[in-house]
Amino acid sequence: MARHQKFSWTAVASPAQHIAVKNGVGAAERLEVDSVLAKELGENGFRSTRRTKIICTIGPTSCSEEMLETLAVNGMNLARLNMCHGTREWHHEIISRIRRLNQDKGFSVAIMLDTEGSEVHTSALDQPIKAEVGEEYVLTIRDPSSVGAMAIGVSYDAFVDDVEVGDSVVVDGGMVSLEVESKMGPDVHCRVVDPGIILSRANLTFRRDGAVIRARNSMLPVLSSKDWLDIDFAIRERVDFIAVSFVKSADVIKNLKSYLNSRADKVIEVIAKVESHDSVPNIAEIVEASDAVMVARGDLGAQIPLEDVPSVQKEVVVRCRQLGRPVIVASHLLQSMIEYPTPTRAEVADISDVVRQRADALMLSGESAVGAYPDKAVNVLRAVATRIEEWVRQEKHGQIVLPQLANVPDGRVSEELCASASTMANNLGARAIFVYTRRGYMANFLSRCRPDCPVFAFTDQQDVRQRLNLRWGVMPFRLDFAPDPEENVDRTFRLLKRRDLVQPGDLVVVVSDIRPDSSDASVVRSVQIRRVPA
Ligand SMILES: Nc1ncnc2c1ncn2[C@@H]1O[C@H](COP(=O)(O)OP(=O)(O)O)[C@@H](O)[C@H]1O
Ligand SMILES: C=C(OP(=O)(O)O)C(=O)O
Ligand SMILES: [K+]
Ligand SMILES: [Mg+2]
Repeated sequence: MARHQKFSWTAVASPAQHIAVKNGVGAAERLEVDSVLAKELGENGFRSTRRTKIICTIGPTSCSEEMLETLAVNGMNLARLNMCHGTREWHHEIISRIRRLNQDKGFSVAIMLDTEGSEVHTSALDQPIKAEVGEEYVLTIRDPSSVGAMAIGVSYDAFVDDVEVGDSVVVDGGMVSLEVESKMGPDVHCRVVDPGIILSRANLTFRRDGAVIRARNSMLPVLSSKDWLDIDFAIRERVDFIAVSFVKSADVIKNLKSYLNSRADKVIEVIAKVESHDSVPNIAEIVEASDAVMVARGDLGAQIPLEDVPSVQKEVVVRCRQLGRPVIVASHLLQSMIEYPTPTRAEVADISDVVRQRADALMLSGESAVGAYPDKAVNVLRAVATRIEEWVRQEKHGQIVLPQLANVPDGRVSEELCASASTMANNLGARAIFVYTRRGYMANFLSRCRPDCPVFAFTDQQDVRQRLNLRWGVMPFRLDFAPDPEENVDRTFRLLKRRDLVQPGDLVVVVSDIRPDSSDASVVRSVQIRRVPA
């Protein structure tokens, strides 16, 4: 079947080449696009190029230069570094590798640093522990090597006060469960009830009568002193996004954003992770305060009843779209692929559900960090996303009413311009929407409309280009802007034709609000319907 071939689970892109285009006319005429995206656009056509973005957590099985390159070629748009694991030196080395690949191979993989947060976890283990039913383990706040062979360290001293005999200790949201049998000073003796594997630095939650115990645990700061050091590291490394773990309310996001404003010499967007029990009642204010949001289902499923996770996911996705905040759905999308080269049918259905909800991005955790098949997992995400997006377009799924956002005239104009451009593009069957954007603001508005055709966003800022990688349907290009907006459109047509990315006669909707000079008074905002000239 032709369709089967088109969406086969093998890489669409062969090793990428550097494709920054230089026009012979002048060095200023330069258009840069991710080499993998250019290839996807060329091979699949605009309509069938993937809109949902892919994020990979980088860990031991994905950190080699070869595997990072393969992941980028297969479709990784963002790399996530989880500060729960690895040293700053290790993370620095990975960031350097990604930047080098971007430079040498023409990728534009963006970088997200994810804070450790106030989670309670086990100490680092040399080897995962296979916990069998009935075995006794000692959870201790002392050095475990001084306690005995069955001792496991715990990162949070007050846990010995928080738990009582009879409580459950749940490892990584249910990988293993133990019951507290006795407490002895700094040691808590537990017996395994549900067997499984305890990984290094595994997350721990404590339950009494089925409910999460939040005693002192909930008093921990969302950002610890170690997290602030990691944030300073993120600033030094000039990452694109910082994801904040276990956010409870909007305060921490506001605080971090003002810190970044005063300390960082570039924009670093703040992603709130919805995974704490306490975040659920505050979702509205958290979405409002954040640049983007992640539904971190791994911990969320340990903190609230599992059967409540899908409705929280849906609520966060819809709210984010309404407010124009990118939203990521993370964890367990392809959990079985940590060990096996093909996914379960249920996993494919879960990914399909996320794509139908029109979330901005899908995120791999263990599948890419420690799994045996990181590259194959990305292939599955890409193939399923692409196929389901096509289906969503045909069936007109996922249409939601978008409320008015801006309350100042200037913002209202931008918003209306984008909504109209999107409707026109859909009604006319345009090949693409072109948007010229300095801060990414207009591209974001267009993405929020989820138009049927891709949004080609042209920006003169490299870091805006990187951040747009997280936005649904946005294909970011870096272009040196001419002073005249009309010249920019002509320049784009010229450069895209040269790369065979558009053909004469193609219909495109062009949105522009670039100011010819820096005075606001002279802003020219327009939507035009254009055919690519011969
Ligand atoms: N930088 C790293 N170094 C070593 N192991 C890592 C790293 N990042 C992730 N991992 C491993 O991958 C697993 C899944 O990653 P992730 O979901 O980010 O973390 P966690 O499960 O701790 O929340 C982790 O349990 C850990 O074993
Ligand atoms: C993405 C998540 O966070 P982390 O992997 O940092 O625990 C999660 O809990 O689903
Ligand atoms: K984390
Ligand atoms: Mg988590």
